[in-house]
Amino acid sequence: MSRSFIVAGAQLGPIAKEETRPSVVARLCAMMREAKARGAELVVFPELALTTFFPRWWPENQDEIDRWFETEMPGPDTQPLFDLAVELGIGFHLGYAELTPEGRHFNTAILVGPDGAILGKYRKIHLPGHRDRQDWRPFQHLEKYYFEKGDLGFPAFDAFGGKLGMCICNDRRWPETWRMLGLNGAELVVLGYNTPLHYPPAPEHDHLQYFHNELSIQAGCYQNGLWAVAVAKAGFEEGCELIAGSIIVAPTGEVLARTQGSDDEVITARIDLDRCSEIRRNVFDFAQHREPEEYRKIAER
Ligand SMILES: C[C@@H](NC(N)=O)C(=O)O
Repeated sequence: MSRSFIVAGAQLGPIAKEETRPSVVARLCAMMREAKARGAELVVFPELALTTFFPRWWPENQDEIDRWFETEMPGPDTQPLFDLAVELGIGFHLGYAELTPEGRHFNTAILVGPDGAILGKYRKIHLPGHRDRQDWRPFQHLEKYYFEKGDLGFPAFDAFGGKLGMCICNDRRWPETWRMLGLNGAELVVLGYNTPLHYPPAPEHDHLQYFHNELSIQAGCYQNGLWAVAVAKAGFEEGCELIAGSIIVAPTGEVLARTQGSDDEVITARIDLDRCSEIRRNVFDFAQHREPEEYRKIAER
């Protein structure tokens, strides 16, 4: 397969609390068709792309937690997405809440090939927010309550003629995420996010949300010589405004495509995985210039 191909980011507008999975999957399918019509071989959907961003609510019982989680992938509601991918011959990345047969809860993302096979899975490692109910907040951010920390590391998978890695939302703010993906050989990182515009613990930074999003992703790409497709769930969702600003970023850190609005919207760009070497053979040639013995503290508590 050619290492130069078109990728798409499929930003989602808000998902209402009562919107059904089939209704959301129909929205995803419409964007998958548009991505294919624009020549894309891979379409990237956001974090927790099948439901509203439910960690904003304190659950009263276990059923109120488990209703948001998928027990199989594909399941009856998500099978149409896999079927359409096979029909069109396009791969996709999807974030969703995963409930394992052992009863474990993860914030998960998968990479699916154009034949409908799951090529890779990632479980979110940096879970933001809090574990306890905090009524002073206008909305909760209970990821530490709903999810366990991911247990799959930061792997890179052989896919689409190269090495693809994944991370999820808050992971993108951590240089360690990008460096681990870079060290594992990722040439393209795909990720989704649900980022409220208002950050209750430090509201003086609200106006910097878009800046911090781009700063983190562009730095991650440049400092590791890799591509990224970063896709939002955006807009006013159940009284909470989520940032948009989905982007496709080159290994130089340049933004090649950016969404215009806060609703369902597809962006595309042609990426060439061979361009990673522009950075990796030069300023960030890890073998030549990294000094890991000076970085020991990074791996300590
Ligand atoms: C607030 C947090 N959201 C998330 N879903 O991880 C972030 O953007 O870092």
